[in-house]
Amino acid sequence: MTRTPVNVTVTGAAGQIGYALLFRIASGHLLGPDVPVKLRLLEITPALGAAEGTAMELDDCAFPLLQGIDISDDPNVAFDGANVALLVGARPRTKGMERGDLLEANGGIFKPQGKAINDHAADDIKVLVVGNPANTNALIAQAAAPDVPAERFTAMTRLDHNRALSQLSKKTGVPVSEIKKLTIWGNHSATQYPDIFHAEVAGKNAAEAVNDEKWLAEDFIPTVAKRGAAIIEARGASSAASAANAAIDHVYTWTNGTAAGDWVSMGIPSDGSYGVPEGLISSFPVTVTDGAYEIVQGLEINEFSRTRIDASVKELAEERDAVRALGLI
Ligand SMILES: NC(=O)c1ccc[n+]([C@@H]2O[C@H](COP(=O)([O-])OP(=O)(O)OC[C@H]3O[C@@H](n4cnc5c(N)ncnc54)[C@H](O)[C@@H]3O)[C@@H](O)[C@H]2O)c1
Ligand SMILES: O=C(O)C[C@H](O)C(=O)O
Repeated sequence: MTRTPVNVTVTGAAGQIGYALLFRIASGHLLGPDVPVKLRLLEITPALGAAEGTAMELDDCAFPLLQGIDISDDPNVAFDGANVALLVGARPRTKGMERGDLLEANGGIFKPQGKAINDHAADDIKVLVVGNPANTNALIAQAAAPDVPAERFTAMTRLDHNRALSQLSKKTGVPVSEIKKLTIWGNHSATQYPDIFHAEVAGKNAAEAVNDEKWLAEDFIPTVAKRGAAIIEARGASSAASAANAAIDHVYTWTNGTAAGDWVSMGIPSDGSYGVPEGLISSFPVTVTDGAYEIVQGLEINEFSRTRIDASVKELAEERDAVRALGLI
């Protein structure tokens, strides 16, 4: 294989998402079946042993695309030359814990990591923040990386997108492969707004096909928006394999593009579209071409949607103000 390997840095590599993620990256699902990768694992010092164990297992898979694994507890080393950075390591929300409590606990992690990306990553770096609160952690990392183009910092709402696809499929009896143009707006939190007004189910408008506003307001939206909490309640731990799967989907789409006639949801820095204040990292419908995403423009936003988008964006603005007050941005 002559192609230069892509350096993929994963933080929190010894955690439960890390364990579900690394083997899929190494087997070609993140970037494509012909793209060799080098893994850079970042962990806190006490978890380096566990990361070593995972690296041993990766070795034992003899993945043809995996061209090396480095492990470090120093962000300056782990992000050196990184082309893709998956910022997973964070403190997961546990039973009864509010997201707001996570801001301070996690803010300190993402500022130094943003600075290390600024100082050491490759020029084409793409960053996906998974660790919660993902949108605001992405904002913190971005603020610490003034030399990296702002649009390279993204937050994961693809899990919410996939959850919405699955719920809509169950309701309509149409396979997910025939559902297009769903959108998650706003924050990766319980205020997020999964929007089916522009979605298509087997070629028909989804809202019209469902024709059940009560189900939409009282079942679909809360089920999708509170799915993370429901999984914590059921498993006693936050989602891991589905989160890893969504991270793979996010980066694969960002690198390889969206399918014709469809879009995906990504948390990205707002350019002011749809009334979302510029700079907030909010989820939008996007298409991707040649490794660059673009917000889908011109969608009509009805009153039902407007109220819900505004509520989630208000929460994002409050999180931004809170981390600003803490000196994190
Ligand atoms: N955006 C989403 O859709 C989504 C979905 C699920 C989970 N999450 C979030 O992802 C994060 C990780 O979840 P998990 O279940 O893997 O948690 P986990 O506790 O199993 O693993 C987290 C790992 O991060 C490591 N870590 C902590 N601080 C670090 C640092 N400064 N540098 C490097 N590594 C560090 C820990 O040692 C641990 O191994 C959580 O914040 C969780 O809430 C997000
Ligand atoms: O870790 C959480 O708070 C939940 C997670 O973000 C999820 O959506 O599954």
